[in-house]
Amino acid sequence: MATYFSMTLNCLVLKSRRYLLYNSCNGILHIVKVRMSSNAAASMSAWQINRYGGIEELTLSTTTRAATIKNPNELLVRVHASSINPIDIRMMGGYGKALINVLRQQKGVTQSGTEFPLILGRDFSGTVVETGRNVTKFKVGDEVWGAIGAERPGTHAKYTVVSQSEISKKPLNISHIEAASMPYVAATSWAALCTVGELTERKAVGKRVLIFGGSGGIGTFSIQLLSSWGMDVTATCSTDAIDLVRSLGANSVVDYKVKPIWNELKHQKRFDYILDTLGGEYTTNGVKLLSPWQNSKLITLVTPLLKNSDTLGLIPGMLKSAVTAGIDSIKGLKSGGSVRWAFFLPNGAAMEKVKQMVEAEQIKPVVQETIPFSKVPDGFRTVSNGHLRGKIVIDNLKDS
Ligand SMILES: NC(=O)C1=CN([C@@H]2O[C@H](COP(=O)(O)OP(=O)(O)OC[C@H]3O[C@@H](n4cnc5c(N)ncnc54)[C@H](OP(=O)(O)O)[C@@H]3O)[C@@H](O)[C@H]2O)C=CC1
Repeated sequence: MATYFSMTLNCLVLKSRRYLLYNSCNGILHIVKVRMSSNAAASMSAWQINRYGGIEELTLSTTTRAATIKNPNELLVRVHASSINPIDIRMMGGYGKALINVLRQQKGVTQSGTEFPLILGRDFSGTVVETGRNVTKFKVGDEVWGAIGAERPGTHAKYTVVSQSEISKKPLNISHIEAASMPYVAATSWAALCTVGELTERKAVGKRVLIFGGSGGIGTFSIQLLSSWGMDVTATCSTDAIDLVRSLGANSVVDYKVKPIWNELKHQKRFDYILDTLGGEYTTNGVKLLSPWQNSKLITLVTPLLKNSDTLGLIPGMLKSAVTAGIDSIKGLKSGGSVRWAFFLPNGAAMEKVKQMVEAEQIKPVVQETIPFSKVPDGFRTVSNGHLRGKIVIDNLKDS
């Protein structure tokens, strides 16, 4: 039976089983199964920061206010595993705070006027433990994965709240640890290539793509996606990553450690798409490698938008970024292609497609190391050092 009851007016709520026993006006007792925001636990364990700074600011709290459903489209998820991404390191230092704080205010995520304590972590694999009343696609007990908006409290915690539009069912053929290595890089790659780049499986067949940063999280995912869609993939990386990058499906690999890559690339056939995860000279020189014939595109994930908003203020920062975006577009037009800026976007529909590709073994997880929940700062250190050969995944169920 239920462990305890609480009395509200003439209702008895059996909290552990979520049944409502109520006395209707005609005196008949009814028992109804309900979906309710019970959140029996008032607190949970989470890694959080109380101010912006370095890894020393990460604190394990066992008394963080429990994640709670606030919107009928949301679900409460028990996080089994989450990954650490470069964005977590940057957000820890305050990157993007001006714009993200506006989103937090708009979505009612922060009501106390401060984002702290702030939980980092943007993706997860886990189990649904509670559903909001408008959730139709998922039920309690479903195993799900996804990546969540930057305004939400993060996933380096025992529980997290997500929207049903941000997630899909998890692939059946991989573990939660393997699954957690993918959602943030998958959703970002999808936003860049498919949403901004307007690439589809049909358009991709036989086209040439160049990926700057092929050994990184975004690169290892994108190589697999595009190679399984029949593209001719060229990718850049360090010498020690060549075998990994080839094994994921790259047809040609350019080692940036041995000599400058531009001479080698400019003698190759031009590219229909370029995915740029590095910025700077990669964006400037990459444009010149675009094919002038067929609506070719360089899509860059490295943009000054968030940094400009942080340093100049929201409106001046956005205006300056708009000018830079315009200049980038002109450079693209001169080369016969276009330059586009892309950003991570949560995308449950994309996660569903990626799930199917993982189940068909077209895309495999690439994990460098799994760390227990108690050792999250070690994982942040490893990610900060860069040059990973797979994702760092936190086992949220393992404490040591
Ligand atoms: N706009 C947005 O919303 C998002 C933007 N991003 C951007 O994409 C970037 C990449 O993300 P992710 O793939 O997860 O990062 P990773 O840290 O996993 O990968 C970094 C990549 O950069 C390469 N690299 C590092 N140093 C150099 C160098 N000096 N010259 C050439 N290549 C180098 C690495 O190659 P190797 O290890 O082989 O040396 C590796 O391929 C992020 O840093 C961020 O700027 C990411 C997500 C969202």
